[in-house]
Formats: sequence, C-alpha cells, structure tokens
Amino acid sequence: MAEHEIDERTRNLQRPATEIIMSTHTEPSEDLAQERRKATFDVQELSYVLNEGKDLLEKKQLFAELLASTPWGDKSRRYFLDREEEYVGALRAAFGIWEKMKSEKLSVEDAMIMRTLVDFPGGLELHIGMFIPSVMSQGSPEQQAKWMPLCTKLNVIGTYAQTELGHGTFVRGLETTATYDKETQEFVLHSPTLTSTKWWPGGLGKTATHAVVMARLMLPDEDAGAAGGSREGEEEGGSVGEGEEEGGSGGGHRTVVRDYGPHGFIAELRDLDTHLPLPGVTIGDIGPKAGFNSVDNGYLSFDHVRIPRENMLMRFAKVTPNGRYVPPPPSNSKASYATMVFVRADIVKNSGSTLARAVTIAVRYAAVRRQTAPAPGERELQVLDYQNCAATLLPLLASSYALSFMGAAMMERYRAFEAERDRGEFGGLPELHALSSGLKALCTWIAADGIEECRRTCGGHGYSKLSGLPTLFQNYVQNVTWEGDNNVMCLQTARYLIKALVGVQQGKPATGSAAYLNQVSSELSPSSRCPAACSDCWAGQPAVAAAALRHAAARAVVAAAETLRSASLAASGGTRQMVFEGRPWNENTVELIRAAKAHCIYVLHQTFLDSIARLEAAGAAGEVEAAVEAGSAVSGPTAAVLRQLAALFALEQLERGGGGAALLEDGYMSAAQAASLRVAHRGLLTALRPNAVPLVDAFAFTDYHLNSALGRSDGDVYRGLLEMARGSPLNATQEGPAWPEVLRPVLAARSKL
Ligand SMILES: Cc1cc2nc3c(=O)[nH]c(=O)nc-3n(C[C@H](O)[C@H](O)[C@H](O)COP(=O)(O)OP(=O)(O)OC[C@H]3O[C@@H](n4cnc5c(N)ncnc54)[C@H](O)[C@@H]3O)c2cc1C
Repeated sequence: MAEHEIDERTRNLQRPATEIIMSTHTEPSEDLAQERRKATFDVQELSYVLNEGKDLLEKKQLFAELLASTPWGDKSRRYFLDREEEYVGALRAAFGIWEKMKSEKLSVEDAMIMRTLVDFPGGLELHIGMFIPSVMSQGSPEQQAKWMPLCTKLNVIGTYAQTELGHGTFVRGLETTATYDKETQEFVLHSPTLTSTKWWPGGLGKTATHAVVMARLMLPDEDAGAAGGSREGEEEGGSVGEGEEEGGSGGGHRTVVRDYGPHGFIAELRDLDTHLPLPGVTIGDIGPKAGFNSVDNGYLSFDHVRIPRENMLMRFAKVTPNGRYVPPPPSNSKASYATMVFVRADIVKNSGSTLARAVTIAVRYAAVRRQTAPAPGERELQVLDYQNCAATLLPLLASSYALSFMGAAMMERYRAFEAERDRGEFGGLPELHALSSGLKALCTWIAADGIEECRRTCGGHGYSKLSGLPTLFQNYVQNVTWEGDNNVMCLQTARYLIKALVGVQQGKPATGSAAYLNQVSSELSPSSRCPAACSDCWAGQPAVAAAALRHAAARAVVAAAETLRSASLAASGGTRQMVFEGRPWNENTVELIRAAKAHCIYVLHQTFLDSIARLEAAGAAGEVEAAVEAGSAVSGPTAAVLRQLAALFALEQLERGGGGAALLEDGYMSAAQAASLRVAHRGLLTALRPNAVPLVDAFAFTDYHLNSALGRSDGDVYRGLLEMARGSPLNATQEGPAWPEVLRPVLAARSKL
C-alpha cells in the first residue's frame, strides 16, 4: 500500500467530526451482551434440552474446535471456492472425517456430528446415506457379507440411481431395464430411451465406482414363448413385455419377457484402477444447480451392460439361476415403509436445527443492526425493535423450536415402532408412515421458506454469502423435492386421513395423531364455537389455540373428503364409494394437500405443548439436576418462555398461515375473536422480544458451525464481514485480476484523449 502520512493539522481539523459521530455510535458486541443480560430463563438449561444433554453439547463444542484446526475442516475459504474446488474440498472433508473415525475410534454417531459441523456435503453423501443402507436393508446376508467390508474400507464408493430424466415421482414408470440371460446367469442393464438416462444421483458424476441402480426387472416368459404369445395382466409382473432380439432377424428367434417392475441392482460403473467408466457405461456430472454444488450429482446410461445375477439385491425378491421370480414376502413392503419413516423422521429432525441456524444468525444480527434515529442526536434503533422485523423473526424462532421438538418426538416414535416391529407388531406403521410423510413436507417447507425470510430480514448484508444465509438456503431448499416431492408427500398423508375418516364413519376408531377424527361430528356441529373470550386467552391458555388448530384440521379433512366423495360419484357409478386415484383424486389435490397441512400443523403444536409439559413435570420432580443435565427437564421460568413460543407458533399459523380465515368461514370463530387473536399475536411479539437473543443462544451453535459474519456469538459483525471479505481471491492483488489485460488497455487510452 502507498505510504500515507497525515500531518497534525489535518488530524486536528478532522477530530471534532469524529466526536460527533462517536456520540451516537454503538458497539455491536456491547449490544449483544446487553441482550443477554435480559434473559428471564436459564439458557444453559435449555441448551441441554436442545442438544440432548450436557455431554453431547460438550462433545459438539470439542469437535468444532478440533475440526477448525484441520486443513480439510477449515472454513475460512469456503465461500470463495469455485465448483471444482468445492467438489474436491468436500470429498477431502468426508475422507478426513472417515480417517478420524478410524484413527480415534469414533462411533458412527460421532462421525455424523462431525459431518453436520463441517457442513460440506460431498461425493460421499449417497455412499453413506443410500448405498450402504440399501445394501443393509435390501441385500441378502451373503450380499451384505460381500459388500459391507468393501463399503466401510472405501474400496468401493456407491450411490443410489433411481431417478431418470423422464421419471422421478412415478417409480413404476422408470425405463431402465435389467433383462435376465439364463445362459450366462447375468442381467443386461440397458437404457432404451433418452428419458431412461439416470439423472440426479449424488456422487454419481465423478466419485462413485458403483451404484444401486433401480431398473425394471425383465425375465424370460417361458410359457408365453412356448405359446408364441404374451399373457397380459398376470399377478406379480403386472405387465408383459415382448421384444425381438437385437438386429431383428437373430435367426428368427423371439424373446418374450415379463416385466416385474423396478428392483435394485448393484452395478460397477468405473474401473477401480483407472476410475474410467466401464465399457457401455456413459456417465458424467449434471452441471451446476441452485445449490449443493459441492456434490457431483450425475447422469448415467447403460448400453447392454452385463452384471452377475448375484448383483440383484435379493433379501426379499429373488431370481433363481434358471430365471424364476421368487416374489418378496409381505413383510418386504413393511420393511421398506419402515426405512422411509426413518429417513423422513431424520429430515424432520434436521429441519428444526437448520431453521434454528438461520434464525440464530438473523436474530443476533437484528439485535446489533441499528437503523434510523427516532430523533436527532439519539441512537438509532436496533432493527429487531421494529415490529415488522420482530413479526418475521420471532415466529420463525417459535417455528424452529416447534420443529426441533417435533424432530425429537418423531425419532422417539420411530424407536418405539422399532421395538414393536421386533415383536412382530406392525399395527402402528400406517399412521407413522402417513405422519412422517406429511411432516417431512410441512417441516421442510417451513424451514426452507424461513431461511429465505431470515436472509431478507438481514437487509443488504443478508445477500452476502458471508452472512452464511444464501449457502444455507441453497443447500437446504432441495429438501422440499428430494426423498419425495412435498406435495406428493402431503397426498400420502391426505389419503391416510380420509381413509381414517371413512373408517370412523363406519364405526372403526381412528388412532394416534388422527384420533381427533373420532369426535368429528361434535367438533364440526353448528354449536361448536371457539372458547376464546379475550385476547389474553389466546396467549395464556394453550388449550384455546390447540382447539382452534384441531378444529381447522378436522374441517379441512372433512372438506377434502366431501370434495373427493362428490368427484368420485361419477367414477364409482354413483355408489358413493371414495375413489383414491384417477380424475377424482387428481382434480382435487389442492384440498387434499390443504387437509394434510392443517393436520400436521395441529400435530406440531400439540407436540410442542406435550414436550413442554413433560420437561416441566420432570423439572418439578426429584433428581432435577441430573435430569436437567440430561436435557430432559426444565425449570418454571424456562417452561414459561417455551409456552409463549408455542402460543406464538399457533397464533402465527392462525393469523398468517390461513388457519384463521378457514375458522371464520366455518363460523367457529367470530370477527371479534379474530381481532383479539391479532392483538394476542402482537402482544406475544412484545413479550418474547427480551428473550430473543437468549433463545437463539440456547441452540448453542458454535461459530465454526454457523460460519457467518452476521451470526457471530460476540456480535462483532462488521469486523467479521471485513475479515472474511479480505479472503476474497479478488483481493489477492491490489490492482485486481482484470488489470493487466482488460482494465489497463482501456484506462491507458485516457492519455491519448
Ligand atoms: C438435490 C437433489 C438430489 C437428488 N438426489 C437423488 C439421488 O441421489 N438419487 C436419485 O435417484 N434421485 C435423486 N434426486 C431426484 C429426486 O428424488 C426427485 O427429483 C424427486 O423425487 C421428485 O421427482 P421429480 O423430479 O420426478 O418431480 P416430478 O414428479 O416431475 O414433479 C413435478 C411436479 O409435479 C407434481 N407431481 C408429480 N407427481 C404428482 C402426483 N402423483 N400428484 C400430484 N402432483 C404430482 C409435483 O408436486 C411437482 O410439483 C435428487 C433431486 C435433487 C433436487
């Protein structure tokens, strides 16, 4: 930098101007410290609840320090990487964790914590998240014995290739085929159309050596061949395929095959020494995406590629050496439902912590960001004190708590189900499956939309990647699509709810989260009215808001069922039988999705209230200290704040989420009650404001995990921005990379003017 000397006269001239500025200047760190002094509850106590106890919380903090000191875990350049660097860096991080796991004998759970903290999704995601689980859940004992050691030693890297260019949601429509050759006891994998090209699988582009490929199983149909024709509509296969051998004439021989639908096959894609694609395999990266660019999502097609018979995953369905199909036992569908429930419960769990990260960043920043002095000479206001900012951030804070409690409850329910399953009981599975599907959708919608709202509330600095929010959103938003598009997920829940309602009407009680449908006739009777007598009731009596959400859910389910019933009339030939497919279903999906959402909102709120009651009851019992450290108890002041959050969550759904409008239309709520609900909502914003920063602190995210200039726990946001910006590759030289060849020639022209 050029020498810059300042003489004393210049300094003296300027000094009074600085004094004017400093008279109203504030230190962000001091603002944040001041916010923390306002807490009305024990932050640490709540941190233990949100982090599953003191031990786990301390472990996370220790891991964060350890990871920050590794070259592959260092995040200082994270926001400046180009695509290639991101891809390589994310893989290095994944291998780094894998090495640590071995060298320090860490558990899988520890490695998963590290993976969350490093927060660098890479080419190994699908190996861990889908390939290994597929081998474990769908592979026979022999297949597990063969593939698992290779997987855990990283001798092979796998992915899961289901989605194709032409099909995702409709799995039965996949076009990749696996045709059995009895003579060689091999399957021939083939992509017969452009649209059968596999598209999207993570790690497929440049990392994976193997994939579990979902392909339509085609077996020779001996009977049809002998008869010289095809047999349509038979049980297992569903449809019958018929084809001429490649080349047409082939000695005049015709192969007749039966289509048994999609099955999983392990296919080797790349040579293990050279990493080049094997003959007949076309493979590559699908290019840049809205986010998640450190992952090499890929494309793949097969040109008559042979794999051994043993590579079909055969824990359930089997193909014998002579090409006979052995169908899966009925327990197969239950097992695969159970796996889906687990994955979706995990997504629900992550939705809470992801939204909480965004809210932590935005609330801390809004508490130190000051704009607009109320009067000349006064300090500008913290933007969190503007009601519009509070009205955005505090309900999102409430949602992050609602989602976190829901995630913990879903996991608990899944574990309870596992115990039942081990006793051979599957009765609770349909309800759990329906619930996890709808909650997957609702929670990921709330989280994804919430992150973006947090970003907008941070003004200009929220648009900077250094805030952490753009990357968080870009990487998270895919959750509304993958593992089942959210609308399609809601439709699964709606189907369950309507069937449960029909069951109730036929005298079969609904159970679990849908049990409220048992009282649907009294709930929706003309005399059923909202009990809120004043605005204080909405905020202070949890049962009032809970009743309103329950009524909204019951009304939405009944409305969807009535719509479907009348649409079904024509399709069912006037029998009044519900039709759960085809036009009656497809032309009414808006009402059906609405019903699923209303149900899940009710469940989220109810779970929030139940969790608080349980924590408070444990806090009032003996052995409190141990229970608090285990994260299973809170004291009265903490429970009181949590109840305010639960109330705000409910009122937000009623006031802004559309639930209230439905209740007005229904006649359950009067115009006066709607007005008092609004007053109560605004009152809760004021009541929760002093605890805003303590409540985000309770999530106890480390600065390493947040990687945000705006979310720093010390509040020193402007220094944070400057420090991080200095790392920009554009700042590597003072004149910048365009100077020599682009800028200089243009600017040099000025001397010729
Ligand atoms: C980041 C990312 C990673 C992925 N990773 C993998 C992977 O590793 N392996 C893999 O195999 N796949 C992967 N996928 C693919 C993913 O699973 C699918 O994109 C997803 O299941 C949605 O299917 P689709 O793309 O066919 O959407 P579509 O089904 O085409 O959806 C388009 C629209 O139609 C609506 N719709 C579709 N069907 C219905 C219906 N029956 N009723 C009502 N509405 C309907 C949807 O709601 C949506 O609005 C990934 C996708 C993404 C974005």
